Amino acid sequence: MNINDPKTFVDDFMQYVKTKDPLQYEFHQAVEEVVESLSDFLLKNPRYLHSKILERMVEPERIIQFRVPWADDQGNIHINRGYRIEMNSAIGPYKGGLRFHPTVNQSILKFLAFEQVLKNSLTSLPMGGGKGGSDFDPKNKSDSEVMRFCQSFMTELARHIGQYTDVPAGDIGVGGREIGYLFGQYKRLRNEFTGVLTGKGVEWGGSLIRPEATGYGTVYFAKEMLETIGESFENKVVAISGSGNVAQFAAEKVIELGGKVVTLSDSSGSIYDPDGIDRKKLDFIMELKNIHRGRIREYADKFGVSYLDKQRPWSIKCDIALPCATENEINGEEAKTLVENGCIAVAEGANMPSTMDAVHHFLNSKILFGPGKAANAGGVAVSGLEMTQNSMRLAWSREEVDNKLHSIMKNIHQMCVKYGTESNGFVNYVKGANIGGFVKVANSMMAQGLV
Ligand SMILES: NC(=O)C1=CN([C@@H]2O[C@H](COP(=O)(O)OP(=O)(O)OC[C@H]3O[C@@H](n4cnc5c(N)ncnc54)[C@H](OP(=O)(O)O)[C@@H]3O)[C@@H](O)[C@H]2O)C=CC1
Ligand SMILES: O=C(O)CCC(=O)C(=O)O
Repeated sequence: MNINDPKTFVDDFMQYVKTKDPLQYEFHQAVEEVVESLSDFLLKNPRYLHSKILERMVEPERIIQFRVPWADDQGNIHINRGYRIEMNSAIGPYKGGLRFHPTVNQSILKFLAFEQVLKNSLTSLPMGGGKGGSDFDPKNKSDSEVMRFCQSFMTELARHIGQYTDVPAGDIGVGGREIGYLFGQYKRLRNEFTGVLTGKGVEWGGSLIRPEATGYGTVYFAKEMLETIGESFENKVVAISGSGNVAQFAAEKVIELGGKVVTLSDSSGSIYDPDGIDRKKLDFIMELKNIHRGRIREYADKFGVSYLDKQRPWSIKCDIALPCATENEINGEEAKTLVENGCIAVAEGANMPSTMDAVHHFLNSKILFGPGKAANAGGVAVSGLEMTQNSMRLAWSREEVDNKLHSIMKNIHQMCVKYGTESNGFVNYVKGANIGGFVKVANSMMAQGLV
């Protein structure tokens, strides 16, 4: 590997990663973004190169893959595939969500686990990185089908996790309902009540503010970025994608800060409400999505606004964009449209929602761009606070947790500024987040020997 020239170094390293796992495109994308922004730093700090820290970091410590058999309400048998990627435990137990979605495969989970390692490091809490899930689709399943699936999934997963080993949580398709069924089965198998999962209900060990944390945290991070240019959310037009956990609470916080949320979406299409989604309309969405598990189109029918069938919301003119649905949901063309329409800030609530082309376009346009591993770290940060509360056997108030979340997001922002400020004063938050997250993990790996 050429360690003298940054560009050759990135090409050589990516060749190494691609040769090992040629079809894992999402994983390649996540690694490339990190290596691209770390290359200068690594060449100036060759001890990390000599210890092959990066080569070790892209190799999961362990991958667990298993069969998940379950029966539907008619008695038909289904077989899904379950996974847990235990990526890196240098700074704490593996920590990261479970995703239930038909697209789940090893490449997607490895990209998410790799991002999680750096994200968790940025929170400053003692958490390693992991991710898991299944290609099971909870959509259009009854509660009892979801419960039977979760019980079967946990029957195998239980032997690999634990409060000091690996602490999963939710992600796409895994919310409070699923965490409840998973926790119930773990407790039954192990006969112990511990903080083995986060995102639990507040009556049985969960933390206040955990449901809100990712969305709120994304907005807190965006607020910090805006302040660097003397701006705020007040009277800003905000486009949000998704309408799940992250999108709902990002919208709630934007409304609270005086912004106007004009879009939300799901995998079928987007709604555009030029008058803005107010508190009452957001309550309708929360009930529609969290209780009736309906489609975003029903919002357009109810409030008589436009529905953009099979379209993402990025053609809508906005000041601030918060992608909160899924990976690669903003491509280069859409990034161009956003910038041409006057968008001044993008903060990623989702994991890797911008393609490489989109990231390059945002950075070259010099708008404020907060990458997911920094901007959406509030969710896992409050999961870390849930673990702390579980260990102490007590529960903090809503205000206490929210204040801690706010200050963690401010610290992450400062860390990005510290490592990402370029000679012309521009803050490259991608570079800042990647270097800031890397240093602590890399130093801990060096201290712990060749493991
Ligand atoms: N929950 C958390 O604490 C954290 C989540 N994240 C990330 O935030 C993002 C959203 O997660 P979360 O809100 O928890 O998940 P939810 O399952 O609650 O919501 C996901 C939302 O995204 C939409 N969506 C999913 N897949 C696609 C797709 N392929 N195309 C378009 N829309 C899609 C869903 O629509 P539909 O219902 O039609 O599928 C839904 O509106 C993910 O990237 C996740 O990894 C990051 C940090 C923490
Ligand atoms: O709270 C957690 O542990 C998981 C959060 C998560 O999956 C993420 O940050 O992407």
